[in-house]
Amino acid sequence: MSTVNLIRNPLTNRGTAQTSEERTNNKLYGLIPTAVESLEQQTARCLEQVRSKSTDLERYIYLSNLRNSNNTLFYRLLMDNFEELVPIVYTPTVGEACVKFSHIYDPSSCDGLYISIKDKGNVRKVLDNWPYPDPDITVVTDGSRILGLGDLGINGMGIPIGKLSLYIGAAGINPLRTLPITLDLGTNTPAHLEDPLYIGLRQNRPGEEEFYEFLDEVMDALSDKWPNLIIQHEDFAGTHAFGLLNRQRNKYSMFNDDVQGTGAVILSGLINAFRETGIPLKDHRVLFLGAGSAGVGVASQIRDHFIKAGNMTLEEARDHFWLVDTKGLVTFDRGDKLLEHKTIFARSDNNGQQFKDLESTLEYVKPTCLIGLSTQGGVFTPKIINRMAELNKKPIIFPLSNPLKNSECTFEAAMQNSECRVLFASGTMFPSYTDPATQKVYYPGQGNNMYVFPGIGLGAILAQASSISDDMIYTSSVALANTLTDEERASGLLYPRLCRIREVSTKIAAEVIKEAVKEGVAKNQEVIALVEANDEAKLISYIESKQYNPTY
Ligand SMILES: O=C([O-])CC(=O)C(=O)O
Ligand SMILES: [Mg+2]
Repeated sequence: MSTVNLIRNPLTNRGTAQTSEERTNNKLYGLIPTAVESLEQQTARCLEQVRSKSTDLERYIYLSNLRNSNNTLFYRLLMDNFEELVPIVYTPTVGEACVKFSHIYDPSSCDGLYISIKDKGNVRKVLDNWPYPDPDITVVTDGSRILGLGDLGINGMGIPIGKLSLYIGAAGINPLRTLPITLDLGTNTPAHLEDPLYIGLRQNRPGEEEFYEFLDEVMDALSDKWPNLIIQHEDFAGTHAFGLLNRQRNKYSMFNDDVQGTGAVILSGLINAFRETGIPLKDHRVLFLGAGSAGVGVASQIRDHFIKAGNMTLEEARDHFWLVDTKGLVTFDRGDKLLEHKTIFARSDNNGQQFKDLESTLEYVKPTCLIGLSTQGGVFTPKIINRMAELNKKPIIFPLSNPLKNSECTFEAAMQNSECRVLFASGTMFPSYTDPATQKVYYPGQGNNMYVFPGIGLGAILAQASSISDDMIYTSSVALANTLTDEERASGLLYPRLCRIREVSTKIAAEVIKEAVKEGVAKNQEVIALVEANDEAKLISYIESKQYNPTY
């Protein structure tokens, strides 16, 4: 076999960085242009090429091809230009890439596993085909709820790939030890089923029983083949996301990024916002618009913070929350049969009064904090924002619905109607806002799970955690909040700057490891000894020594 495979294989390819000696020894002399370049020179060329493209989708395609031709170069470029390139390899451009995945698919790529429902009964055999070393972590999706884009079927593969690129860039997981998986259970979206270029199964999704049987088989096969594998569930449709989490979380080392990761990031932003208001936790009143499973999931994570940090009982903590759905304030006596998850926060202290909408509930509750998970674009009207700003010196407003058209308000609207006093984080990425009066530029917080999942996964891998507990997730949230520097705080930020993501992920990993050891779920003896020695600096250097750095 010709040694040309050295430059065809993305794991070994160095292109023009091969020395002339290597070129001669490997019979590659003459196959590469004359100049011998450094990784930095190669990176500069790639950056110029990325920037020369006219659309973000073209940039995405270029970067995917680069990843598939030279891993080191791709990850060096990503790490050195994280803030510029994350919106391309990750949200929002990855969403567009998923929608068009079957059209932009590169037939030479081989960077993940596709496991179809037709493989039911034989999943283990598919896993046995994975040609790379044993993975440390996998991100698994079934493509059923990709971002806010709905059921994309097999086209969802862009998400596990994008999330794992962040694991590698942000947390320093070795790319050779990451495994993107898309489960192809068909799709219920006619546009994909009818698309002549669609590359997945052309059938509708199976019923509940078959779904859970298949998912149990997949999880059993993964943990049987790779006992230390950390499994991240991503972009499963709501009820399945919660259903799988409840069913599988104690049995496997798994977490759901959309439920737990997103919740942890929102809580982290709130912890910093609460600090910024100067109001003690016991005096905060949190009003939620949206009482679906996502709203209740996030509210529960915040409630647990009130219990832990505010020394409250479950009942005391719960009393700081009011949930509004399409019928108004959720109360026990409003006359409709509440779905079970809504009863967790239903109020019983309303003395028979009912509040039919957000505006009247706002007057009744006088919240310090308003959170939207309603998917109703624009419902945080200028009037609502104004009222929050009248009630609070620093109103906390988090419109968390995605994508843009579903966002409860924009950053601009929140700033304009609060005299720029709002403490803001959103689900959608908004541009900065310049106050016309002072020319001061303000930056919105984005409550994206990318701030925590790389650190949670890295911590769980290094601890060899046998499961991922609520407290490990909670710890990641507090750790993220604590990484905010004085300078970032003074600039009005609720989350650290992305250029510090490596350092942030390392700190989160350290706290996750400590919690795993404390709870007895860590299996890595070396890490257990380090935590028991109580030497923070040694733990951090241990983590750093395990991190991947793209160099030749
Ligand atoms: O991927 C993202 O940007 C955040 C996320 O998990 C989702 O929206 O499903
Ligand atoms: Mg997601």
